Amino acid sequence: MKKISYKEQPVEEYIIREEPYYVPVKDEVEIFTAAYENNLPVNLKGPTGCGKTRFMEYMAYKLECPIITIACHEDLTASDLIGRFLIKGESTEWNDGPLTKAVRNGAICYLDEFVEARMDTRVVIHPLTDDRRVMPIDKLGIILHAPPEFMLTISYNPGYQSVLKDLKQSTRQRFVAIDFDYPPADIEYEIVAHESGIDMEDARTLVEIGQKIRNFKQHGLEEGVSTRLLIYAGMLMRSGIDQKEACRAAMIKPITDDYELQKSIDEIIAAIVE
Ligand SMILES: Nc1ncnc2c1ncn2[C@@H]1O[C@H](COP(=O)(O)OP(=O)(O)OP(=O)(O)O)[C@@H](O)[C@H]1O
Repeated sequence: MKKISYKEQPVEEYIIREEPYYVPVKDEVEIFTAAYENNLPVNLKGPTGCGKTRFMEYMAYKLECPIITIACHEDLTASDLIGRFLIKGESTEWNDGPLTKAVRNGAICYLDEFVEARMDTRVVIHPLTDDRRVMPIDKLGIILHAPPEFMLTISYNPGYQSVLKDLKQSTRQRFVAIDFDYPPADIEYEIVAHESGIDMEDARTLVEIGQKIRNFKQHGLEEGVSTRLLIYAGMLMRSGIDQKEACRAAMIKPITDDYELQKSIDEIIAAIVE
């Protein structure tokens, strides 16, 4: 009979040792902390690049808990999350997947863009997200009980959802939900200045342009420009790129291929930046 071994997988590398820069926007820190204290899973809802991942890193640091992040995609299988056997010479070794690793070690597991995962993969989290907080591993014939430190979090962007990629109510209703959006202007320019290294005045202009671009959502733009892209524009400026060009490269071209829309947005930028 083949020998089966289990490889210990420490989570030291998932500990965040320096406080991430995060500016709270509403009561998200308090709600998340209360959810953590009550062993409740959390769903972060919001558009791309608005601070969800940064918030998770900040909370993991504050709660002194390792965080294992998984970027979900349509090829992600249940085994990718749970783990699999690997043949090592004469023996077979069990390798924990990232979700199992988080359960065993009492870490926060963050499933980014959860709706991108296939339906059969999504249901794997169900027993972990109700009061059972267990994870059956059929291939090992065991059931893991999550320690109190373990927390499951997911993120999803409601703006992208189609009927095929929506969360079933039976999944949705297992999570406390926190809404995220682009930060209000006075917080966003502080973030842009801090992250890109440009001065407040320039950051203020970028945020003003960003807000105008976001209004184009009513005129065919699929998604507004993210805080992440405003920061990119600031970084290009800090490296000596002219403000208009930085806005074109980091804020207009990435968000749409529609030439007419690009031209309209360009006119708005020209009116703000002399
Ligand atoms: N409240 C905030 N405090 C500090 N930085 C922020 C905040 N909001 C956004 N940022 C900045 O915006 C960048 C993009 O945010 P982040 O990567 O967290 O987006 P996200 O919402 O996780 O996006 P995605 O859904 O695409 O993964 C961060 O790297 C950070 O620099």
